[in-house]
Amino acid sequence: EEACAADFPSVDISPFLVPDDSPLASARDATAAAWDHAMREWGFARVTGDGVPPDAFAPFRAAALDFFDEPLERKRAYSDPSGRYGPEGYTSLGVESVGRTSAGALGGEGAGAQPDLVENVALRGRPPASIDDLASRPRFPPTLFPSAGEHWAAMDMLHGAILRMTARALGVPDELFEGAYRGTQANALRLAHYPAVPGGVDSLPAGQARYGAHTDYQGYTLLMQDPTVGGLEVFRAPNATAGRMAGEWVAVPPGGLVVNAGDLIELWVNGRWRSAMHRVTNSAITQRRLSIAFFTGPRHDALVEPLLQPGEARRFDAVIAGEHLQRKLAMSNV
Ligand SMILES: O=C(O)CCC(=O)C(=O)O
Ligand SMILES: [Fe+2]
Repeated sequence: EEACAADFPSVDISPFLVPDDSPLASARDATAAAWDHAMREWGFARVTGDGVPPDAFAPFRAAALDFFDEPLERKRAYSDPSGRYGPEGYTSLGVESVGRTSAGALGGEGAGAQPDLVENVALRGRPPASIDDLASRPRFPPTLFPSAGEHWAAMDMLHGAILRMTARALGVPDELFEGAYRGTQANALRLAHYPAVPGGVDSLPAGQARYGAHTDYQGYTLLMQDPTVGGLEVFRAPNATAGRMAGEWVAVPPGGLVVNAGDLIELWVNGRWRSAMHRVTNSAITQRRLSIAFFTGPRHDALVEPLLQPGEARRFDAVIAGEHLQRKLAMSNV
């Protein structure tokens, strides 16, 4: 049996966005069951019913593309002094090699991975709410104000619905997850720009890809894909309990919102759901590509431990959320 893009799951999350007394709310159990299935089989799903108009963030995308079109020295004015990927700010090409965070397994190249063909702006902590706030954020490109904040707020709201759906799918109280995210946010917005390579794949050194195979480091990632330029692939390896260890890379069509579970979700649910490997291939390398990821995660000081179903054996050790994130970020720098 071969998986293809047509099998890629799609979940309408609107029942978790409406008030409890809406007729739509009666579909919550069925929606949560669909989420459980998607997370078990793929660790990824396309999300619909989010109520976000398709071009709502066009001005944000345009501002981001304008920023990436600036000369390198201008962009570097927004880099952390360390030049490394992790803190808020701009990171140039040649700094990150995400494949180094996932050694060996399932196409992960580990320590020998080449740098990724990506530059990015990472925004950490809620974007500035006013011009005065902006003054205290030297690594925040001012042209992304206020559109980054609008995007953040919309994603944060959808993430709340996804956590409620998660609690329903697992049969635990809503507060169980929401409580771990309350307080100082560990969320981040990453604007990832993959420049066009006019010479095509043949002009690239061997082994260089837009973004190497990896799993995400925190909780859910809400990925606003490039509307037209594809390249994202997900490694589908259904749970070993389904008796099918073998997996394969499946291309995700561009456009829309895609959500995946990161390492801390997999740990939290004791492996019932997967933190799936994914990568960005060179399939559309002659075209530039911009994707906007909203990485979410429990507070940095939260202890994440497996929630065991009755009779289940513990498969993971507990971790402090922020320590796991910092370990992965450190590995991801060339
Ligand atoms: O750009 C993409 O489509 C995926 C990026 C990604 O996987 C990430 O930033 O973690
Ligand atoms: Fe990722």
